[in-house]
Parts: sequence; structure tokens; C-alpha cells
Amino acid sequence: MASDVPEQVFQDTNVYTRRTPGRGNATFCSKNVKAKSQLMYVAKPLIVALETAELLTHCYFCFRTSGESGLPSYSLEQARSLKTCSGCKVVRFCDQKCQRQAWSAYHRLECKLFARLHPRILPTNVRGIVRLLKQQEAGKLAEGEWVRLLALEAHLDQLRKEGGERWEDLMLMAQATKSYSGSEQSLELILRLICILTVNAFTLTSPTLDPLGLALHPSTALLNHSCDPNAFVRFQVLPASQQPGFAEPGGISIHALRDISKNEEITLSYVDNTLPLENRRGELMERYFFRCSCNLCARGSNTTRDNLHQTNSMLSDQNGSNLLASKSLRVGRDAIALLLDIESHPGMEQTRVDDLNSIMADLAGTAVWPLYRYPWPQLRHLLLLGLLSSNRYSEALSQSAILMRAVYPVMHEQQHHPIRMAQLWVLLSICLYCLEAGIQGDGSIGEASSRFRMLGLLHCVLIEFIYRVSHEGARINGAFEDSIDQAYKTIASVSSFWPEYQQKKGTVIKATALWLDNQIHDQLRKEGVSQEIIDLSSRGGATLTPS
Ligand SMILES: C[S@@+](CC[C@H](N)C(=O)[O-])C[C@H]1O[C@@H](n2cnc3c(N)ncnc32)[C@H](O)[C@@H]1O
Repeated sequence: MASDVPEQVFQDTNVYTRRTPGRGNATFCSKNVKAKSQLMYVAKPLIVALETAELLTHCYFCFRTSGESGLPSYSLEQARSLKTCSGCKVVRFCDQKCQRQAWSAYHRLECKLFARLHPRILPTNVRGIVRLLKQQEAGKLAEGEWVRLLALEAHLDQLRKEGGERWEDLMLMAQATKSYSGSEQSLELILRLICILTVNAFTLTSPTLDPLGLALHPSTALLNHSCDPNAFVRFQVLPASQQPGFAEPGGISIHALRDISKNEEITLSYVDNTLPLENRRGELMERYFFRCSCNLCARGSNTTRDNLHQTNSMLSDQNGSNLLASKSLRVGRDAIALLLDIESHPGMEQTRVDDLNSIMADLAGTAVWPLYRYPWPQLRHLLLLGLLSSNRYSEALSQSAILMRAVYPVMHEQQHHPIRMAQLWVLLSICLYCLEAGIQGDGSIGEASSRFRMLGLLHCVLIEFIYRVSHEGARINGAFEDSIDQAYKTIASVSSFWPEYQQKKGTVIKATALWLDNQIHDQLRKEGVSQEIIDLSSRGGATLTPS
């Protein structure tokens, strides 16, 4: 029933695809484009699935944490305002409107199955494929998209040959998918679909980049990887040509990270590209079966991502081995083990704050580990999550400021980089929480009120700063940008500090930047970070004005 196929909105006029030696299909720019420009847009991914843990806290249709405004926020548990589906008791919705739309698009095909399994919940990728198979059988997929999906890279032969636990898991998943979906497709085809999902899916994220699940469309899956990518993925964005309005949940939008020339290949980073060379290589080979030959990899392991800070105190023994470096690398290995452990239990960060503080003190103790070197930024990010979920906003403010000013600018060059923008928004939100909670300093009343005033002014400075960066150059037509505009529009009516900021902008920007940097330095010294290491990261700059 072709009429049952949901209407797809698709834009790819800025790109073309062709086969490229050693890289399979690759996608190229068909004209010169400016940074931030939209390169591709697809409204309805073929596969989209919320992570199991996110089913509790996010609307199953629009992926918002509550039905109210859709403002990206760092407030954590908003599940109370979502209504549980009375059929399956597994998924939740903002309201009847979201429920009706999900029901007619896909939930009616899976609700009974979810109910039968409740309280057990199928793993995220199995849910994604079960829904796809049921939609295909119900004639709800465009014929061409199904065929293009099946033609994607699956690395099935490599996986089969490699065997082992991973292969067994894939087989088990395929068997479970076949039996739960009741699909008549062969086990081999279902296995292929699961492998395709593993190789080609994007991590679905909130506007502030919190991971929510996975999304896949055969067109955007043809973008290859580079550790020095020229593009990035965003969700909840509209086509550039469309008026601001409702962005399709899960709609995939690809944007230029920097200016891209005609006929240049468009690349994304499949992994955290701030990892050292060996870690990037390992992850790319293990999951995607290729060895990267991008410009960054060609530079080998002599980059900021790989190096420890060389100081005069780095002593070599008589055999020439560097004791300090090997001791530091040992600390680094322990830190990575802790990171992986905490990452494998998302949502539990608040129970690990002491562990995180302790390992970060060990990294500081090496005196050679830069603040921006893996895994320190990742650990600091988890610490920030832990502090936020424990409502420790004052400490969270310092951690967020460190990431925003001292860490991410070294790791991500562009001010509009999605990670830097998201962290700016987080800092802004924390600033607001601190103001609302009337956070007082622990010193005299005079100090407390001066802190309050600085937070009030900083709030104004940050809103104007993020607004200007989001409006600089090409405009992204997204929910995040709408929220920024909204915050900017209302600041004059909500902040009593706005008139003072407007009167003495230059002085206020300098004073708040200095104040923030003092908070950062005080916190880093408290953590035991040496001045030399702090100085290495002072590239963030003293201004809070767009470049
Ligand atoms: C998401 S797909 C990208 C599209 C793929 N080239 C195709 O033809 O379907 C990911 C796969 O593409 C290949 N690939 C991606 N980036 C690559 C690169 N930089 N060098 C070599 N192969 C790459 C790998 O086989 C990887 O598993």
C-alpha cells in the first residue's frame, strides 16, 4: 500500500556519491559551502530507537524530556510529566498528540509485543529492527529505501570469519529478532540487518548532545570517516529552506564543520576524535574494519592528543627509560579503566563522584598529563554529570567552566563546534540554576553578594555570546537555535542585571571572563593541577565575544 508510506522530506542537492578506491561509497560536496551550512537532510530515518534507559525519561514520539517546551535542559528527571502507554506499559508520551502520531506511524505494530514481554524490554538494536521488519511487512516503507538499506556495508564476512563471542551475540540477537517480530524474512537477512545497523547507525542525540539512542538512513550512511572531519550530525533540525517550526523527531541533518570546497569528500568522525592515535585505530578497526589514513593519522602519534607534557623534571634513568612517563601511563591506564566502568552504567555518575575526584587527582599528580588529553576530559564530563544529578550546582559550575574555557577550545578549533556550543548552553543553564538557588559563597555576606552579581552578569554575557555565535555565518534551523533565540529574547525581562550589562558591555565581559578564569584556576589548583599544566590550556582566551 504505497499510500501508507509516510511522506519523506529529503535534501541532498549539495552532495553527490560515488565509489572511491579503498573506501567504498563516499559522499562529496557538489559546490563550495560555508561552515555550518546544511549539506544533507532526511526527515524520517529508516531505523530509529531510543536507548532502553531513555524510554523512562523521554517521549517515545518526539524524544523530549517533557511535553512543555522542548527547551534543551539539564534538569534530569522529568518522567513524571510523561504518560505511560496503557497498552504496553513500556513507552511514555508527552500527551495524546504524541501518542496518536506514534501509534499510527509504528507503535500499533509493536505495542502488543512489548506488553507480552513486559517487564522485560528488548535491547535497543533488536527493537529498532523489529519495528523496521513490521513496518516493511505492513507496506510502510518506501521500496527504494529498503533496497538501499540492504545494500549498505555490513562486514558480514569479516564478522563471520572472526567468530568468537561477538559473532555468537549477533546470532543470538538475530534469532531473538526473528522470533519476536514473527517475521518471515530469513535469519540470514535479519543477521545482515543487525550488522548493517552496527556499522551504519548514528547515535541519536538531544540538542545538547546527550546520547538518546540510534538512527539510520541509507543516504546519510554513505558518509565516510575522518579523525579530522569536515562535517557533523545534528537532530531536531529543519531543512534550511523551511520556516522555523516542528522538526521531525529523529530527522538527520548533516552540516559543514568548516568551509568545504567543491568535490571535497564530506567526512564525519565515527569515534571520539580527541582520542590518541592507537585508541582511535583500535576502535575503528574493531567496529568498522578499516585503518584510517586521514591527515591526522598521517601525522602519527606526535599530536596534542598523544603527547604528555615534556618538562625539565622528566628524568631518564641510566638505561634511558623514562620513569615519570611510564608511571604516568600507568595512572592513565587506571583512569581509562574507571572511565569505561562508569560509562557502562549510564545514569549512575552521582554514585561515582568520589572515585572520579580521586582518579583526577592522580592524573594531576603526574604533573605531565594535559587537561585535554584522553581520558581526563571524558572523566571531567562524567564528574559534571554526577554533580548535576546531585544538585551540586556550585561545583558543577566550575567543572563546566573548565570544560568550556580550558579544555574544549584546545580539542575543537571552531567556536561553533557542536560540543563547544552544547557546553556553553550547559554552563548557561548551570549559571541560571545557581542564580535561582540564590547560591551564596561560603565567605562573608559581601563576598556572597558579589558572587551573585558576577553570576547575574555572566548569565547575560553568556546568553549574548551563544546567541551571536549561533547567528554568525550560516544559520542552523534547529530546536537548539530556537531555544537560544528564545533565551536571548526574554533575557531583558527576566534578568535584573541586563541593563548594567548593556551599559558597560566591554567592562562587564572582561570582568566576568576574569572572574570565571579565577574560579577555574582555583578549582584546578584545588585538584592539584600544576601551574604548568594549567598554562598549557589557557588557549581558551580571555574574551567572551565571538571570533
Ligand atoms: C557507514 S559506512 C560508510 C559508507 C561505506 N563506504 C559504504 O560504501 O557503504 C562505514 C564503512 O565505510 C568504510 N569506511 C568509512 N570510512 C573509511 C575510511 N576513512 N577509510 C576506509 N574505509 C572507510 C568502512 O568499511 C566502514 O565500515
